[in-house]
Amino acid sequence: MDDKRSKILALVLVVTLISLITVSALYLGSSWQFFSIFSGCIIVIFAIFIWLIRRRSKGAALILPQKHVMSRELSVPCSFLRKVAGVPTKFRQKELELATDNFNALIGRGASGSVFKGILGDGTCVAVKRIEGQERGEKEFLSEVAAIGSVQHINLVRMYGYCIVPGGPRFLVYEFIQNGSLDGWIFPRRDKRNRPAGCLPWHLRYGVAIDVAKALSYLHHDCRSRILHLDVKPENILLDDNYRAVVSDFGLAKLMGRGESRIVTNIRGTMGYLAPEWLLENGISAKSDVYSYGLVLLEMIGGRRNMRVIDDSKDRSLRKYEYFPKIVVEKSKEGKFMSVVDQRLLEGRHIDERQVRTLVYTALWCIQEKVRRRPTMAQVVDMLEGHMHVDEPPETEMIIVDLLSIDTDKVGPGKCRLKATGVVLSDCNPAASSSAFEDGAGTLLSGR
Ligand SMILES: Nc1ncnc2c1ncn2[C@@H]1O[C@H](COP(=O)(O)OP(=O)(O)OP(=O)(O)O)[C@@H](O)[C@H]1O
Repeated sequence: MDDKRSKILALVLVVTLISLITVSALYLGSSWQFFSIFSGCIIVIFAIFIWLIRRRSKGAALILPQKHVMSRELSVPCSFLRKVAGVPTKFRQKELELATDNFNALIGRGASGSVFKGILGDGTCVAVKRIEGQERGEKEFLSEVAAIGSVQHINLVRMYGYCIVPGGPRFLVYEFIQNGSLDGWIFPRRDKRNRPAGCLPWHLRYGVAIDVAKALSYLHHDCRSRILHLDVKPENILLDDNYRAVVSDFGLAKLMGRGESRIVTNIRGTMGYLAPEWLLENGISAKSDVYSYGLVLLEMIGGRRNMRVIDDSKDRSLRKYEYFPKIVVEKSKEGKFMSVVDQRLLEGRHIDERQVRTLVYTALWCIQEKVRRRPTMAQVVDMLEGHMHVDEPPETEMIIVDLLSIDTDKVGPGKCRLKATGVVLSDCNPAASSSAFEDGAGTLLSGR
């Protein structure tokens, strides 16, 4: 019996008993008889109430544990859904402030914001990216979070959630990746005590090359809508505790319909890793990621930035640069593959020259100017895993973006918009700064 029906029944009983008492009082007249009937009725009403209350509390006893279970189930879904289903959840700013100790532990800083280390209430270690620009609308931001948050691959960083503060900053919450970004492991660096920092051995570099190729291949070929990363560079490749690569920072990538072969979008990415079609052609495609990937491969092989200053003049326009991909082409034509390998690696373990050749050839295929000559990321995986023979790549013009001819129009801190359409050929003197250059000064492009 439900609550409503028992109430109605109780009411009917009370009304019936009151009627009985009234009728008895009228007919019997005597106060003694009236008193005994009245007390009897009160006892009956009281008994009925007790019976009803006991029934209700029995029901409640059955319902309460269910409610308790349900409320427990409702209190876990954030961490549960995050861990099991990988659904991005909405965080409150307070939660993130608590997790990051008020944004104290800064891990790194990019063009779009700063990244902080944090620990969530359930003990999960996270990296919280605070996006400082407000160029994108809330709807767009959320639809990208939903699309990116739903992709799952072992070599893609997991997005746990987001936070939007109306009129304030936006946050993306990622899983924390232990060993930081690849740049710290391939370029010679000194730690705080001036000791040489980590140097990733050859076999792990080869593993990283495959991991990144698999992650990009998944984004390009296996997601519902094709996802272009558009900012492939060592800073966006993180290494986990087993030195496996996890591609990050694709939360601001571009979605492309399955039927589309290229898209026109405002320029984004990082100077030094941009494919020439950003400036030369009408639109970009998944092959633009392939180009950037090829440049990262070369940096991994050589343990150096692709662009290096060789004559450091104070006047930027007089500075001379060395373009590593050009050196690699020359050396590979001579068959001297080992001469382009990071010297630090040659001092240690034996390195398989066939593997070096595979990596060099694959990289040179990826950086072909002609878009259609470049392999797809799925083919790159096959090349590196030995499922596909890698031929000697054809000559390529080594077009690189002439940064001098680019007119940058400042649109925000650390950001600029490209306007011009200049390119130069190989003996370049791209006298502008970029994080991809070994002279350090980092200018990032961001069309986000
Ligand atoms: N999930 C993460 N786990 C651990 N460290 C991270 C994580 N995400 C980012 N980092 C660190 O924070 C640094 C800055 O990250 P961020 O993505 O903001 O910078 P970026 O890629 O250099 O710049 P941009 O966003 O402009 O491309 C990275 O280089 C990396 O060292």
